[in-house]
Amino acid sequence: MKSLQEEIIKKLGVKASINPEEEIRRRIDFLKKYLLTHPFLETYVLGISGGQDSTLAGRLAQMAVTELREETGRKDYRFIAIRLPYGEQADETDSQKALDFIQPDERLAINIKTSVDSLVAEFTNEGFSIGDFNKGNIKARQRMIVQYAVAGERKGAVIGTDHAAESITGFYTKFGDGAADLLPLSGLNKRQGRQLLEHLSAPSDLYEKIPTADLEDNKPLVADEEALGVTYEAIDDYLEGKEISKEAKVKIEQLYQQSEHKRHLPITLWDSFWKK
Ligand SMILES: NC(=O)c1ccc[n+]([C@@H]2O[C@H](COP(=O)([O-])OP(=O)(O)OC[C@H]3O[C@@H](n4cnc5c(N)ncnc54)[C@H](O)[C@@H]3O)[C@@H](O)[C@H]2O)c1
Ligand SMILES: Nc1ncnc2c1ncn2[C@@H]1O[C@H](COP(=O)(O)O)[C@@H](O)[C@H]1O
Ligand SMILES: O=P(O)(O)OP(=O)(O)O
Ligand SMILES: [Mg+2]
Repeated sequence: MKSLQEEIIKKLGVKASINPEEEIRRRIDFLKKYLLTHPFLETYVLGISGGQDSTLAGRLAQMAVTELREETGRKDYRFIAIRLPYGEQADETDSQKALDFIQPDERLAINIKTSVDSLVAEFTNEGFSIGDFNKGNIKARQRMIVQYAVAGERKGAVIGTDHAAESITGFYTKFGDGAADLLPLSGLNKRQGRQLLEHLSAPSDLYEKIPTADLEDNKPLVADEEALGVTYEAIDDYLEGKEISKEAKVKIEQLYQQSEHKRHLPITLWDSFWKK
């Protein structure tokens, strides 16, 4: 019988080692093929935070539409990068650095603070309190609304930045940053994403930076690893089939099982994956 680790690696499609050039080509081709197969679609849309994952997914999307324009002569293939700060973002300089590296066809900036705060104020008026953690998930869902609004206006599809090292722990907001049309980083762990950025000559501080969801008002820039209680080093090793400490293994497998519902469409009467 397969171990849970083997089962997870297979399900998430992770390779123990990668050839960065091949992985970049495979992912660009995937993005190109999807647009070619769906002629109604002509743009890709993605929020750029200044973190590793959106820098990589954004650059791949831009490379895909640039190649498509050259190969088809269709000028309407475009990538739209969206800055989505909540008020003033502490690491805004990284976001600008990411945009400079991605060189998107079009840039938009929509500040989500007014809409998020007015929604939370409506709850307060009703005497219903929204905690800081839950407000963080509202921010992530507000970003999802903006990205889909842009896609709706521009014959677009929304790109998501979920990859194997996030998927395994369910470290994303359900229907927030977890909502997207295509996931070009699927199957990669965190260090493989770094390898791809290095191969693409991205500024090293963007892929060496500490990953953060940066969702809480009271704890800005809190590291994912602190919020998760396990390191990406351990998650990446686990996903590459390596042996890790018992403590980390137990934690990862617990997070995997708890977040099973996030890796499925809404549960119907006919689903059985959740039954023990
Ligand atoms: N500071 C930060 O870094 C920060 C802040 C906020 C959120 N986050 C991260 O974002 C992620 C989102 O948080 P979350 O997971 O608490 O919220 P979520 O909204 O993504 O998921 C929770 C929701 O999922 C549904 N749900 C829960 N268990 C279910 C089950 N067994 N079956 C079906 N549906 C179920 C419920 O609607 C629940 O409200 C987490 O990984 C969290 O750590 C990070
Ligand atoms: N501040 C942000 N601006 C634009 N887009 C953002 C911002 N914060 C998050 N995003 C998007 O959400 C995903 C997930 O972020 P995590 O750091 O993994 O929580 C990110 O890749 C952006 O596309
Ligand atoms: O999703 P991003 O771009 O914010 O990357 P990270 O998860 O490393 O913060
Ligand atoms: Mg981030």
